[in-house]
Parts: sequence; C-alpha cells; structure tokens
Amino acid sequence: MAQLLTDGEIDAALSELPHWRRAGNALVRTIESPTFPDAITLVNRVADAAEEANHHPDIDIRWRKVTYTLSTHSAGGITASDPELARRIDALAAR
Ligand SMILES: C[C@H](O)[C@H](O)[C@H]1CNC2=NC(N)=NC(=O)C2=N1
Repeated sequence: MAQLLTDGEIDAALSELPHWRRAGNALVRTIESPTFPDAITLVNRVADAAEEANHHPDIDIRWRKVTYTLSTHSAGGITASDPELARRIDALAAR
C-alpha cells in the first residue's frame, strides 16, 4: 500500500505548491476559471490526467469555481501521488 507522507514531507511539498493548502488529510486548491465552460474543460483535462495516473481527485464544482481535493483514499491520507497530481493540475490550469 502507498505510504503516507510525514507532516514534514507534506510541508516540503506544499512549499513548492503555492496554490495548494493542507486541509487535514488532503491537499486542496480552488481554481476560478473565466467561464463555466472553461471550468468544465479544465475538469475534463484533470479527469484525463487522473485516469492516466489512476489517482482521482474529489471535485466540487460551483459555477466557475472548482475545488480539487487530493488524498489517497486507500492509505487514508496524503501520499506522494497527491503532490504529483497537484503538479499535473497546476500545469493544466496554466495552459
Ligand atoms: C484499484 C485502484 O487502484 C484504486 O481504486 C484507486 C483509484 N483512484 C484512487 N484515487 C485516490 N485519490 N485514492 C485512491 O486510493 C485511489 N485508488
């Protein structure tokens, strides 16, 4: 099973992910897109990346604001897969 990151490892990962914050056992970022269709386009790109990585975010869609919550459900917290997916989401959001 994937190994949980320590608090120190999570802090170190977050120091390189300025858009993300820790909320308990998860990494969270809200991305506001210019329009609702833009927000959904990004959600679809994230879905493709998540499927490819077999690591899936929880996604909360509120009009143009989408909140991505990353944790490794099978491990009950944050593993290396979570900052990895956060970096992928950042790259897609910057397109
Ligand atoms: C069997 C398969 O590996 C699992 O169901 C995957 C799919 N996507 C997943 N995504 C996330 N975020 N956590 C998981 O534990 C997880 N498990």
